[in-house]
Amino acid sequence: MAASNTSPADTNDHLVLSDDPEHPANHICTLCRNFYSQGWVGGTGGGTSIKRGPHIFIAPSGVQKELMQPHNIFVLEHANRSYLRKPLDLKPSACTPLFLAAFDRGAGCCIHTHSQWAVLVTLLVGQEARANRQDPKGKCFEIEKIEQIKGIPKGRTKQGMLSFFDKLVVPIIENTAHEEDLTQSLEEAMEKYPDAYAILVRRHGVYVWGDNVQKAKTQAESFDYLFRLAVEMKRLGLPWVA
Ligand SMILES: CSC[C@@H](O)[C@@H](O)C(=O)COP(=O)(O)O
Ligand SMILES: [Zn+2]
Repeated sequence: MAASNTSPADTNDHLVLSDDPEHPANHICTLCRNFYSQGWVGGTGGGTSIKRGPHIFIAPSGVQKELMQPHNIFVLEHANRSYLRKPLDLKPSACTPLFLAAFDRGAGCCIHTHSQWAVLVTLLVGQEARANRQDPKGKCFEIEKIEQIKGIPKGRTKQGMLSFFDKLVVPIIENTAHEEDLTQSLEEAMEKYPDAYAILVRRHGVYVWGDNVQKAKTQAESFDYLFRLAVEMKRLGLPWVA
């Protein structure tokens, strides 16, 4: 028999082919179509990754995220970070080390969006800091007394959801030329704010994660609602924090 030069990582199709719509390889494709229609992952930006058991499912880099198919999905063994499945001619998302930072801290799904509301919030926080003669670096987005805040959990170290009277704090990190170079500052922000479920990236977008896919999706929706509301409030001269 002729020797095959196809490694198992090029094949292993059984890891991504399933009739179950909630199989991570199917779910990533469905979610990204949904996110595209919300303006979160247009022009190949943004993405989603899911962890199931020991495996992490990752989209390819630089592709139209709304057109991906399950056979395009990479599968990584979380414990040793080796690829069990690597589609030929594709590279894994540049967001992979950032998704891994969330999975290392117990997340089951991580969503990266280039939502314009997220970008605008980072610009507004920076503008406010400069107006107060403060360094925008290290400033967080803060908002309180809005019903949708109740869609965000109190934090990894706490039980339950934030209340209407809690202040939501979302750290902001500075953008870098390459996505993967964000990893260190994202991890530092995760350590400094262990209860955060989202980190904004200035002039870029946001990373949101959750214990599972459903939580990550609904939390990403709640954050985006709040970012959009905050931009409109600022336009109307309304304060985010009383
Ligand atoms: C519009 S290109 C955006 C990318 O550089 C990056 O910011 C991004 O979010 C997606 O990276 P990708 O490697 O395609 O998954
Ligand atoms: Zn990005």
